[in-house]
Amino acid sequence: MTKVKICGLQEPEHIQTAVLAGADAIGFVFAPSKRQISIEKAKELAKFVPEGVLKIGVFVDPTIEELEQIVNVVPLDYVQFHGHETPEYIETCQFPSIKALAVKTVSDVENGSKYNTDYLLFDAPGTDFKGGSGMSFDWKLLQGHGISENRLILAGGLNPSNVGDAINRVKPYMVDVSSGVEVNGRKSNELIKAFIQAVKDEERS
Ligand SMILES: O=C(O)c1ccccc1NCC(=O)[C@H](O)[C@H](O)COP(=O)(O)O
Repeated sequence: MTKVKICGLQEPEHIQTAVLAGADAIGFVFAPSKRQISIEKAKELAKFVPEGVLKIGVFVDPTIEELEQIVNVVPLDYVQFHGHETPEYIETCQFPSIKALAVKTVSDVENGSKYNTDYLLFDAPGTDFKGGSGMSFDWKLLQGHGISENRLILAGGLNPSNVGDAINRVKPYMVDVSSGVEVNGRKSNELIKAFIQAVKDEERS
């Protein structure tokens, strides 16, 4: 089944809802964002994430020292980069990683081949911040560029109504959502459940 990451979680009850509904990964945002949390808060929230569900930290251009501290203290399973991190930087960091690419044109997609990373996450360009905008991009740009489906994470403007179609068209390894499971800027238990159910329904269809 397509894996699901629910990103930008800030409250224990939403983590519990996501886990019970079957989320495979939880995202904590350390990058500048309206969803940014402190290292102490993340450490507390991490206690609600059981073994087997991945804890992924979202960063924009962190120093290696910052990264090491956060990965070890929370602790995190993966680091997800949304800034100007170079292929060399990602090799140096030595943590399991996801490189996010903001897609406007085909060359943004092609850029992915430069990175020696575990997964490539394709997202819409951010607006106020480097991600989590709730905007979508043209999924057709992902076609025919040799990105292995088992390395591809699709993000950007996904929600319970369009995620089935997205899976059907793109066939990603994982889908990632933040804004699409929020109401007035706060995560919604109902939308988290509906999103994960929509992924399951698509698998059965
Ligand atoms: O979510 C944020 O606020 C954020 C801020 C800065 C960099 C990355 C950020 N989020 C990363 C994610 O993994 C989001 O889930 C992804 O961008 C999709 O967001 P959305 O379009 O809101 O579903």
